[in-house]
Amino acid sequence: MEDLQLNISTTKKKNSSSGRPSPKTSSDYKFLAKPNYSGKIIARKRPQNGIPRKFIEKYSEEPKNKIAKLSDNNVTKPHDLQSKLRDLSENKGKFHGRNYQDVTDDLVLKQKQRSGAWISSLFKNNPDVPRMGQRAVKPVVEKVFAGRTFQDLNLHPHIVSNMKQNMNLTELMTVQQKAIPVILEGRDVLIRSQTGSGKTLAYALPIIEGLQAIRPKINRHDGIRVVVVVPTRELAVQTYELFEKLLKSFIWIVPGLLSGGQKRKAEKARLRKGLTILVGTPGRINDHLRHTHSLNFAKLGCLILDEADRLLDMGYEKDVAAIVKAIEDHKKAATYDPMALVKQTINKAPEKEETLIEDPNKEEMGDKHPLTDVFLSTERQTILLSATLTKAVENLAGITMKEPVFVDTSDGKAVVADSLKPNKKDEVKSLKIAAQPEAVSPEIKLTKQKSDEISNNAKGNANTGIKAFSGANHPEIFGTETTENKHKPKDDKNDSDSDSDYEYFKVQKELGEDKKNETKKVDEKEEQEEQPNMFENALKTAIVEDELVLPSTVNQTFILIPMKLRLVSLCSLIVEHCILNKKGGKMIVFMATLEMVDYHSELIETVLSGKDGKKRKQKKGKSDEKAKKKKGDDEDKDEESSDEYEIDYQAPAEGGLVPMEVDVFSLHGSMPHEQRMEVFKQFRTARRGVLFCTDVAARGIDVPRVDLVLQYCAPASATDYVHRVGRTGRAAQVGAATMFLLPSEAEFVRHLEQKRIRLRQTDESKVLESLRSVAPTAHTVQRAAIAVQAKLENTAHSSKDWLARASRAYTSWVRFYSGYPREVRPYLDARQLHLGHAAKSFALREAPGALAKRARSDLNLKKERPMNRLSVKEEEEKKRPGLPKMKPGAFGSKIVYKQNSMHTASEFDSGLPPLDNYTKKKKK
Ligand SMILES: Nc1ncnc2c1ncn2[C@@H]1O[C@H](COP(=O)(O)OP(=O)(O)OP(=O)(O)O)[C@@H](O)[C@H]1O
Repeated sequence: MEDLQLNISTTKKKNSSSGRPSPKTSSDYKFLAKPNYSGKIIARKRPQNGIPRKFIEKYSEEPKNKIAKLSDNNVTKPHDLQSKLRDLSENKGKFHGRNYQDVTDDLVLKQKQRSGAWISSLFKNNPDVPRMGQRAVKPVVEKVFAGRTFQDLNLHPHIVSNMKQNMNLTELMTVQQKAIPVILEGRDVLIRSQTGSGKTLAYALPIIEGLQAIRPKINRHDGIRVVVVVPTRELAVQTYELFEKLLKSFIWIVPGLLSGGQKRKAEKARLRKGLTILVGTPGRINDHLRHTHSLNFAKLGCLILDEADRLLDMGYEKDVAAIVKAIEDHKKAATYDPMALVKQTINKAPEKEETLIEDPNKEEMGDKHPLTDVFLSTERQTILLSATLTKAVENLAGITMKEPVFVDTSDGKAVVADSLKPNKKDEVKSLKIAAQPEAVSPEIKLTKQKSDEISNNAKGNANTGIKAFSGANHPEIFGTETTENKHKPKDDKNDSDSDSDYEYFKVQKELGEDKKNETKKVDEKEEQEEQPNMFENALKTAIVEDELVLPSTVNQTFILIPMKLRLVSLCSLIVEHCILNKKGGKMIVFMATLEMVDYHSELIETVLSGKDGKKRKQKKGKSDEKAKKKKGDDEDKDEESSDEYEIDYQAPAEGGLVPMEVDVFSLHGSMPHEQRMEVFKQFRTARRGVLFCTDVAARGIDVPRVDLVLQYCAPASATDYVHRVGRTGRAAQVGAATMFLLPSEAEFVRHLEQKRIRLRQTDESKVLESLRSVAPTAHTVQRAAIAVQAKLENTAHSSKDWLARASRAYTSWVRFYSGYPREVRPYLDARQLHLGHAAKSFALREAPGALAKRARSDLNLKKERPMNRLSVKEEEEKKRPGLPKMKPGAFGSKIVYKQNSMHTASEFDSGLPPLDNYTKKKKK
């Protein structure tokens, strides 16, 4: 192995005219081979506490007097700085206005200035990188497009033409083909299909179809008819914008947005004005339920929970439960009519008619969908959607849905499983008579276990009462409709000649007695044991098998990278993808905590393009404030022009590694709302660039042209992996997803393989290649990497502020790492971490002990317990009592609690657990 212990020195040329040092370029770095190299790899001992002993001695001479003066009881020797520092720290870290950390920071910064030739040991003492090989994993595949068009769905012509003209969409996606007819029937539906498969339109189109058909036309004052609950603000904005586009032809249907971060006052005003479709995040909707009288769900016909599994995670579950309860309460309150109740008990009218609100204009209505009936009734339709299902979703479905249908689009399963239960004897009987072999479309394959049962049912032999969703029910989709049966009543099966009629009745008569007995027996049996439910079975299979589906158009890889090389490898990928790629690449980098996102985005932007990322953001913040003031407080931010979102870039500063600007964006849950929305909008329209983010961007967001997803930190679950990867390869587009793993984390790949996710290992030695283009004087890739690392470290040690942010990011990551959920902890084990190497991957030169001390004295790290910021806080609850408080587990004890892991917290808050609180509780 080549000797990589190199002295890197920056040559400080003086600018002759200004006397300032000339701009540093990559060529300014000199690589000096170690003299008298003997061929051995020499591990140079790192200074303890990040302060070299020699330096301490030298430094302590300079401020000797100063420090000597600080200590009145001069017990220790004046030159013994270390013991003085200890004294300072023991003295609660404060001494004459300066604390221990201040003094240490000065030392570390001076040390950097002194060490113009810092010796980097990037390539020494790294663990071996194993070759993982690939197991025979057959990924689950889903067919994205259905081969049918929107016209086949019998939707309003304006919807179809709008889709074509404004969105350029004509062909149906599989999930849309399967789900839209079921939703139009007014049934409760649980939809599972892969990321980017068009689930949003799958529920948005039938909803609009149902609403536009109501006569007389509804208006915004009639009350909210549809609520769409989504987990993040970005997804809320995106969904709202989609509704706005789709509703261009139906201006009497008004969509509205309630997402956190906006002014309550403006939102209240919007609610007072009236809305038909409300899109929002759970916390904010819940917040308005408590404080805004005009928000009423009495007329609600449809509740949609997008990313349902995420909505039931810790932090959201309470809010979702409160929304469901509010809907039920409002509806009950609106329909409470004592006289009607008396009449009901006297007349005992059929169930369905009871629920229908009398519509005086019924005759005016033309051809309307059953869904329109639902909108006009006191009933509620519930739609749950996600690319991944959990036990919690199953439980929620059990509690909030009636006779649901499960739509799963994965190949080999392609389930549309109905839950109509067999204990409804009337339905069972009618099904027995009506069931004919053609009733089940060959296109619909059912779950493996239940397929036999269904085929029996279809032949009329079985009396399970399970109504298979069939082509006969939706002839317009499945092409089973003939001109003959189109005009016949549905239960009229006798389209044969008189002979066959005779045969039919003869057989019926002969078998009459036997059949009666058989039916009796079966009915008795049914009473004894309830027949298995098709929906439940299909759903259970989907959850138990735990098969995760990813778009087949995404090339999934992983790279095993030793800890020390992670940061330079990240730089290299960004250079390769966003700078060297002539077409202009767009990538998303997922990180564990918001501190990491902020620090890495600023550091990499500063080092690569020479701009100070932090300053640029601050400047941007100020210009935003100005723009806001100009605009006034109370108005709709949604209508802001995109010009106001333009970043006012500074001229590239000195010493960037690349000759062009790199568009770096960052997104996490604790950013100011305006900035968050602005970043999201900008990244959506950008042609190239890199977005650093937490899992806040992992769900649902649809950013065009993202061609690479990098998971810099391993996800907290296989499900999170799926959603992160799902940000690329959307709508059958080609994409790439790669994941950085430490050699100690290699087995995580096996965990994913168990869920039928197939990844390929990429050669880690190739990852650094593109760094040669930013350090052209380096003769080897390793030398280029060392140069870039030196630059990163110098930047991170260029000021106290940088140093504080670096160590905060490092600490937040260490804490995050120890909080991985139990399921993945065997693969992502904090005990395997080399914290010294980890510090290097944050461009830090201090030893872990010194960083831990720094973390303890960092006030910014002592934040309150991380929580969903959107939730109503306990104190607030006391001050303004509203709806009855929902406790965790409000959907019943069945809900499985997730560990209060950092991965959930990281989206919303600092990403730091309240260590003190935990210890206190334990002690009690
Ligand atoms: N019929 C269609 N033909 C072509 N593109 C479509 C069609 N329907 C939707 N799309 C596009 O597919 C992309 C993904 O759609 P959408 O965001 O609804 O996916 P999703 O299934 O909700 O994904 P996720 O699970 O990540 O939330 C969008 O850009 C959308 O415009």
